Formats: sequence, structure tokens, C-alpha cells
Amino acid sequence: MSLVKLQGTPSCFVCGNENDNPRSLGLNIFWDNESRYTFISFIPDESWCGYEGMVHGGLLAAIIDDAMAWSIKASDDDIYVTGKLTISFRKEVRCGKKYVAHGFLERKEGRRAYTSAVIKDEEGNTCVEGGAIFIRVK
Ligand SMILES: CCCCCCCCCCCCCCCC(=O)SCCNC(=O)CCNC(=O)[C@H](O)C(C)(C)COP(=O)(O)OP(=O)(O)OC[C@H]1O[C@@H](n2cnc3c(N)ncnc32)[C@H](O)[C@@H]1OP(=O)(O)O
Repeated sequence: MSLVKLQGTPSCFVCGNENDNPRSLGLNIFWDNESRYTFISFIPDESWCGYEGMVHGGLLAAIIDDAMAWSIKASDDDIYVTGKLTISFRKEVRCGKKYVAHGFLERKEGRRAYTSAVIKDEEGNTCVEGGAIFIRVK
């Protein structure tokens, strides 16, 4: 594994910083140059939850959205926005436990970039699976 820290977007809800966005989760995003996927490690706290102790699915969607967006950005300077996002919640994500998200660029077709993502727990179980179509902005 050869991880490179990506710069993040200062104002981003997921990967921003507290000066530019006090509500940002402030997550660091890394790029694995060998395996060619993004890597986001996180430990959710109570403020991330919907039901008590169970992390809100919308927030997990935001994390995989970012993981996938940066899987494109790692090799492309153009701007892409999320056009379509699909997500499957396979196993609950609990606060206080450690998780990793990975985003993969599958292929590009014209202005479209097809991506996928997973969130896994420390035991390697898949908790969340997702996919997205990003569209290159003209
Ligand atoms: C300081 C450092 C800065 C660095 C900076 C790096 C930033 C890097 C990380 C960013 C981290 C944040 C990541 C958050 C990412 C979001 O959350 S972005 C916010 C959510 N998304 C949006 O708000 C998008 C809103 N939608 C739109 O603006 C417009 O619908 C779109 C997507 C631009 C498309 O509009 P359009 O340009 O008119 O495109 P259109 O001609 O209709 O379609 C173009 C092609 O895309 C296809 N397409 C369009 N929409 C869709 C769709 N929804 N589904 C499937 N296909 C579609 C069309 O079929 C067409 O295909 P082709 O015919 O070319 O084969």
C-alpha cells in the first residue's frame, strides 16, 4: 500500500476543515497509488447518528460520494458532479467503531465517470456498497 494524502476541499462537508466549514466532518482522504482507490478512515461519534448508536445513512452516502469523487480527481483535473448515486446498506454502522471507505473509478464514457465504493468495518465486513455516475462539467 502506498498512500498519498489528497488535499481535500476546504469548504467540503466531508473533507473540509473547521475554519472553512465548522460543520465539516474533517475527514482525511488518501489515494492508494498501487491499488488505485481512495481510502477514508473514520470513527463516527454520537452526533453522526439517526437512531441511537446507529450512523445516519445519509451521512454514509456523503462519505462514499466524496470517496468516489476523489477517485476521479486523483487522475483528472476536470470538475465532475454527482449525477446519480446508488447505495445499499448491508450492515449497520455503529458509533465508536472504526471503519474505512474506499472509492474506485471503474471507467469513463464521454462526460460520464462510473465509480463504486464500499465501507467496511474492522473485521472486513462490508457495511455499505455504492455506485455513482459523475458528469464532467462543461
Ligand atoms: C481546493 C481544492 C479544490 C479541488 C476540487 C476537487 C473536487 C473533487 C472532490 C469533490 C468532492 C465533493 C464531491 C461532492 C460531489 C457532489 O455532491 S456534486 C453535488 C450534487 N450534484 C449536483 O448538484 C449536480 C446537479 N446536476 C447538474 O448540474 C446537471 O444535471 C449535470 C449533471 C451537470 C448534467 O447537466 P448537463 O451538463 O446539461 O448534461 P447533459 O448534457 O444533460 O448530459 C451529459 C451526459 O451526462 C449524462 N447524464 C446527465 N445527468 C445524468 C444523471 N443524473 N445520471 C446519469 N447520466 C447523466 C447524460 O446522459 C449525457 O450523456 P451523453 O449523452 O453525453 O452520453
